Amino acid sequence: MLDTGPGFYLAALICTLIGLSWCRKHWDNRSHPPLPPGPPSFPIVGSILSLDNPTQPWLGFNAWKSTYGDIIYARLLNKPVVVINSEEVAKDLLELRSAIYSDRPQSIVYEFFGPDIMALMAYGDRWRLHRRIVDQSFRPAATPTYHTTLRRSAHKMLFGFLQNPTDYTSHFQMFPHSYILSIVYDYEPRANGDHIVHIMQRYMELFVAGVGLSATMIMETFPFLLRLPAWFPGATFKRAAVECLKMDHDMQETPFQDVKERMSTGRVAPCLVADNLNRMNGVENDDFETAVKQAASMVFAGTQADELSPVVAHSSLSSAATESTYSTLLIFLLAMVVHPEVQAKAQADIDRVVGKDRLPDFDDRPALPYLDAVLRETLRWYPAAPLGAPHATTTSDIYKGYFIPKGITVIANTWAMSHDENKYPNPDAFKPERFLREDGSLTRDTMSLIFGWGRRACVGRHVANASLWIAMTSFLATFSVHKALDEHGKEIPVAPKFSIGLAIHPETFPCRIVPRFEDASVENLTRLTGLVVEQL
Ligand code: HEM
Repeated sequence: MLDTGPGFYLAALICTLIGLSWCRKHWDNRSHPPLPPGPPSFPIVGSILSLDNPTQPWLGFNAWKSTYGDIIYARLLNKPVVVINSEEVAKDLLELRSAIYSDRPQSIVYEFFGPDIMALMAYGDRWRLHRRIVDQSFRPAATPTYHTTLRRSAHKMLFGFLQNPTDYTSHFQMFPHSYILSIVYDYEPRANGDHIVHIMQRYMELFVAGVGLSATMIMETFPFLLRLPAWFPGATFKRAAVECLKMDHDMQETPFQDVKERMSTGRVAPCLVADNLNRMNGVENDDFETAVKQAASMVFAGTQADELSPVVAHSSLSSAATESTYSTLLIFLLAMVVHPEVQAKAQADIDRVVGKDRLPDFDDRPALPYLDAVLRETLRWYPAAPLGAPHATTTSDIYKGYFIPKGITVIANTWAMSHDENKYPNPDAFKPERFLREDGSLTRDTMSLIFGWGRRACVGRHVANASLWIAMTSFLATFSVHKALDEHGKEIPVAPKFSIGLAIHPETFPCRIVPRFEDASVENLTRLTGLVVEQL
């Protein structure tokens, strides 16, 4: 007799799903070369079941590599995606064929949470104009003009550590706020309670909640929910969207109008907004002015591009400019706690090259290769945006005999590339030496892959790199971080754990941050930095 218990029905269901999935793939492959290989896909869930931990898909994508290779086709819930697991394929497609691979996947949710975010924009004229506006200020040649601003922001951060060493997350968060607002608006935020920082942070909170895992999944499946009136019972998402758009408006207008007002009285220093408005030479051009306003506010928001699938959206919703800098600094601090020998070596180099009577400056950078190696290893060890930001194709393509459909989401798995055992042996270990030659000079590997690919590569990468260098070096010159002690004076072990938000960052961990400059006082820090604490 045939056993028709629950096990039978479950087995029948699984067989049917596998059959349907096979038919779909077969149908997809009928009229064109085959799609890249990939894990089995089932209705509704797609290939999610093949991911060990869907909240960290970069690890699962990396694990797929051994079975399916460097280019993989999968379905994440209802979204087809192509995953790239190697630098070679990323360069071939996202750089050498960038005319095809520079779009972004679009989502209905953006309209309600981030309609003007450059990083989310479809590839086209509007994106080009925004990109040009931002590029003018963040191109490599402009970076040295920001050295003073970056140094000042890093030094302000040191006062935070001296006065309140336990609140390290706030100091690392304030650092990018401070330098980005200076570069974009010639605006120096107050260390505590700044109203512009508040607007921007509130916007980001709402944005992350709005395009996070569950919200996106529900809204994409039932888009009519977005059309409900805000007063409708239970429509919390819609109310959040209304507040998000209000914050978006304030975030664009408040600092922008402030710059315009100061321009009219000649009280504004060169900055992204003033420089672009000056380019108009007094000729009215509302479209351009609006683009400057939007592009400026979205520099702060940075790279919030990801709506490829709810699962990946939640986890790789990539780094906002400030978030990714903040995350990278937290990862650096974690690395220093866990690897005191690296910290000691970096500090010995700073002491030898810079001495104790002044703080490191950009001119010292060539003489401090180990510090650059620490920076590169921090970017590699735990990339703040492990899946970068997703690209999309504008036309179909054929690569190595595989068919890449038009409009498909393309994910460059940065994690797989930065943990490629052939290039970085023992990839989970934190070893700055891998970026140094035998003679102590730096290798040519700058870890640029962390900042993405082709025409959509991070527009702020040169400034980000310089900002991270001065922040880390200034910190190590003046402070050390150690494991915290328990009530018996024993070190509390640190087990790295990571949270997933706009960018990946370590969860707060107990540590002791102690000054290492002589007679650690505000007066002495004032002498070293030239900053007066009352003015901060
Ligand atoms: C550690 C710091 C940073 C990291 C790791 C980072 C990483 C990234 C990545 C992976 C992308 C996506 C690239 C791609 O699609 O291939 C991106 C895009 C972007 N980044 Fe950054 N970023 C950082 C800092 C900054 C800063 C300081 C700015 C300020 C200007 C910035 C502005 C942007 C913008 C506007 C985009 C979107 C570009 C576009 O879509 O055309 N980022 N970033």
